[in-house]
Amino acid sequence: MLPYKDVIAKVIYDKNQPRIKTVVNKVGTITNEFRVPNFEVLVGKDDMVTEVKQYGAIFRLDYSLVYWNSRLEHEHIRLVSQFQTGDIICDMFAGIGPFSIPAAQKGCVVYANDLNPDSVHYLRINAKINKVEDRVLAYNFDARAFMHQLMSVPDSELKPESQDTVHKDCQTNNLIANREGRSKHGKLTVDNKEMLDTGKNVQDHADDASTIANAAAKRRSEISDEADVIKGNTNKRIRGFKLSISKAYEHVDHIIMNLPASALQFLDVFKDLLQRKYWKGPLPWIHCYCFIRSSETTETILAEAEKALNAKIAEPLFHRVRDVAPNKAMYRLSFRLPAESCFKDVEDASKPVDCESWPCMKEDQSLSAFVSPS
Ligand SMILES: C[S@@+](CC[C@H](N)C(=O)[O-])C[C@H]1O[C@@H](n2cnc3c(N)ncnc32)[C@H](O)[C@@H]1O
Repeated sequence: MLPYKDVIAKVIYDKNQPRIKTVVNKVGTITNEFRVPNFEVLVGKDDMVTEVKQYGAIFRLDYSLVYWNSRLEHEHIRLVSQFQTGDIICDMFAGIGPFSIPAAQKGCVVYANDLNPDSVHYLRINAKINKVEDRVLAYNFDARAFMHQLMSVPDSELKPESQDTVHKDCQTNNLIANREGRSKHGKLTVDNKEMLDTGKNVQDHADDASTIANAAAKRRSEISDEADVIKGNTNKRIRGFKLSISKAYEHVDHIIMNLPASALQFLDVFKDLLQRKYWKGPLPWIHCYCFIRSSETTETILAEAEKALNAKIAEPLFHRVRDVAPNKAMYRLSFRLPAESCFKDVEDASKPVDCESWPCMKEDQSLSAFVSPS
């Protein structure tokens, strides 16, 4: 077909005027860090800014600057369908937001990060277009640095060794929406005074929460109560609520890692990342995307993940996302972050964690039911 690309492009263009303004051809393979393909313009304007729709959300993007793959639409919505209203989501490789925006539309609060500044630019635009800018907190960091910053306990909140109760200091929150990127000191900082102001009361309320074990469930029911009350008048209340749940070092429900070529290698970021003393409720689900070649199996992938975490993964779930080549398939490996990996010291890791009350993932095959790609 390639020798006829110009003729084909012209026919597509002529038949779809004025809806289609540009016809392009993808050239070469993706080698750059931001996973942006190269395109040649065959007919029409040399302008690759466009809008696409996915399950009711609108995404604006510049194809020449950011990663976008419409073939992932089903997976985006499949994963988001497992999130609950009020969940706290961390999207380490967020792109322009195809997980983050629908999750926020569902009432989740999302920490969305990407290394590509153009992706973050469009992520923010898309959060606005879809009216979820209050629930999508966008960052432009390397994923490792982002996770370390997100999970670090601000000095002002550090508890003395002996203090094991939920702290009451609700004034400081170092890690809130970084609408404009880094602060002078390279720390993630607050830049939305209104959020701080409106959040104070709700923060007090949240800090009066009963037990650590019930914190996640309570957060969830609170946010849905809020959502019911505030229909048509969302901004102020949700903003306030967001602040009350923006201490990621206390709780995150799901962490998305969609960088299949190398996400497994980023799993070591979770080693010693959390502090048991501050953490409330169940540990997060990790959703790590990867490629599996025909020479590999889920066992090899699992071994790689466990090596990076330096801990055994209990009940890993593998979901085959799509075939990307005859001998290569994209998979999602979902699992609960092991306490042995993420808590800072041995004593923390060995503390019993109440797994009984943790919510389960319902879909997917367990490892034993896995059929390896042919
Ligand atoms: C495969 S794309 C996925 C984007 C989006 N989640 C989606 O489903 O369309 C991977 C994204 O990771 C970003 N990325 C690559 N290396 C990164 C790093 N070290 N830290 C943070 N983001 C990175 C790229 O810019 C790209 O947007």
